[in-house]
Amino acid sequence: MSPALPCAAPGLLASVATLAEMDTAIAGGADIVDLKDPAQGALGAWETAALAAAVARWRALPPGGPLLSATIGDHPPEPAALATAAARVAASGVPLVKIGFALTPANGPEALAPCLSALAPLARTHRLIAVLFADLKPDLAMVPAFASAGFAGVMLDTADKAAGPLRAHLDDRTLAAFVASAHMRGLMSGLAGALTLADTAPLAALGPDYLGFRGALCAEGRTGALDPARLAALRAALQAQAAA
Ligand SMILES: O=C[C@H](O)COP(=O)(O)O
Repeated sequence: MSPALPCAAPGLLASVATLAEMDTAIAGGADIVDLKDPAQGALGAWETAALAAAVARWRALPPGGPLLSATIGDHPPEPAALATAAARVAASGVPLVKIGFALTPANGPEALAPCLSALAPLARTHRLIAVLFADLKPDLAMVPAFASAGFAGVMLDTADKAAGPLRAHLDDRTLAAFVASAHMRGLMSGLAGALTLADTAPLAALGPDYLGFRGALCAEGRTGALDPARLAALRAALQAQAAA
C-alpha cells in the first residue's frame, strides 16, 4: 500500500517559488510544500543556495509539519540530463525529489529504460517522484517500471500550462486507473495540472494521495504571488472531502 499522507482525503501539495511563500504554505496547512520556480517552466527548479535554505528551514519545524519536495527543472528524457539535475536537488537534502519525464507515445519505453538505469543509484538513497505529463499523452502502462526502479511515487501534471487542465487531457476513468496502478505497486500517487477548486471533489473521489496546485493558488497566474486566501479555500475544500 502507498506511504499515504496522514489524512483521509488527498493531501494538498502547494508549489512555492520563494522562502516567503514556503512560510505561507506551511502556515496555510499544505501537506507537501513543493519547491518549484514556475517562471522557469512546468517543473522549474530552485537554485542550490535557496534549496539549502529551504531544507534548513523545514528541518527546524516542529514534528508533524508538512513534507518537502523539490522539482529538478524541465529536461528532455535523456539519462545524463535527468541524473545530473536530480543529483543536484537531492544533494540539498530535500526528502522528495520530483523528476519530470517528458514521454510521449513516440518516445515511451525506449527512452524511459536508460533514464531509469541512470537514476537507479539515486533511487536507492533518495525518495524520487516521477512526474508524467498528461498533455503529452504518455503510456500509463509505464507506471510499474517506476516501482521496479525504486521510485517512491508517481504523479501526473501538465507540461504546457496553456493547453488546458489535467482533466481536459485524461478522463477520470484513466486517472483512477493511474492511481490504482500506483497504489498496487506501493507508489505514492499525485494529480496536478492547472487544477482548480472545482476539481477537488471529483479528483478526491479517485483516491490519490495528494493533489498539486500552483496556478489556483495565485490571483494573477502561476508566476504571480501565492495568495493565502486561495490556499485557505483549497485547504477547506479538501478538508470538506475528508469529512464527507
Ligand atoms: O506540482 C504541482 C504543480 O505546481 C501544479 O501547477 P499548476 O497548478 O500551475 O498546474
